[in-house]
Amino acid sequence: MSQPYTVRRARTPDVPRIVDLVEPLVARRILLGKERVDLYGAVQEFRVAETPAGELVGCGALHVMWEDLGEVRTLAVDDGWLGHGVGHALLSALEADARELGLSRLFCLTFEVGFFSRHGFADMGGETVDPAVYAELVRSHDEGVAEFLDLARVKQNTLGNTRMLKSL
Ligand SMILES: CC(=O)SCCNC(=O)CCNC(=O)[C@H](O)C(C)(C)COP(=O)(O)OP(=O)(O)OC[C@H]1O[C@@H](n2cnc3c(N)ncnc32)[C@H](O)[C@@H]1OP(=O)(O)O
Repeated sequence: MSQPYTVRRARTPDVPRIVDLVEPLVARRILLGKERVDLYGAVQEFRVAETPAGELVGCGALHVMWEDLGEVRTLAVDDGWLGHGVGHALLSALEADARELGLSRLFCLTFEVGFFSRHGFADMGGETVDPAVYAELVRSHDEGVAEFLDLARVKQNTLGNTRMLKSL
């Protein structure tokens, strides 16, 4: 039997479907909302899971934050496809991308602590980075970097979420 889906790099025509996948989760405050213009700008960060019929059933992105550090972002699976390994396949592909880029640590901010724990992520508590790197990262305007640093200005995003880290 052929695979029910494959994971590939996203293309610009995928962006409207990525918006469809992500919007209900943004409405439930599970994922951070992104403007379409920012999704097009970040399209090279995305992987998507596609059925043989060409339906996109999941997406996820890898954002590089520092020399050794990246973040898993916007990991979302269609409700009808939950529990079929799509999330696992996407996360594995993003981890492979991270290794290829030379990263050794992956961050995520999530309510899905069980899923990420089973993939080797651990609660990082109040940990961030050494002061010299902190001083550089804090200059970023990126919300995800601010969440990684646990800055007060993004507390409304991080509330109830767990900051998790994995060594690759
Ligand atoms: C950084 C961020 O983006 S954080 C936000 C993460 N995303 C969200 O919270 C959005 C809402 N949640 C989701 O979209 C999904 O629940 C996800 C992405 C977290 C998981 O997606 P899924 O496709 O359901 O994951 P997957 O099927 O791989 O694993 C779920 C369970 O199904 C089981 N499963 C069933 N079939 C399979 C299979 N063929 N292969 C692997 N696992 C399978 C696994 O045991 C797994 O159990 P676990 O969660 O206890 O480890």
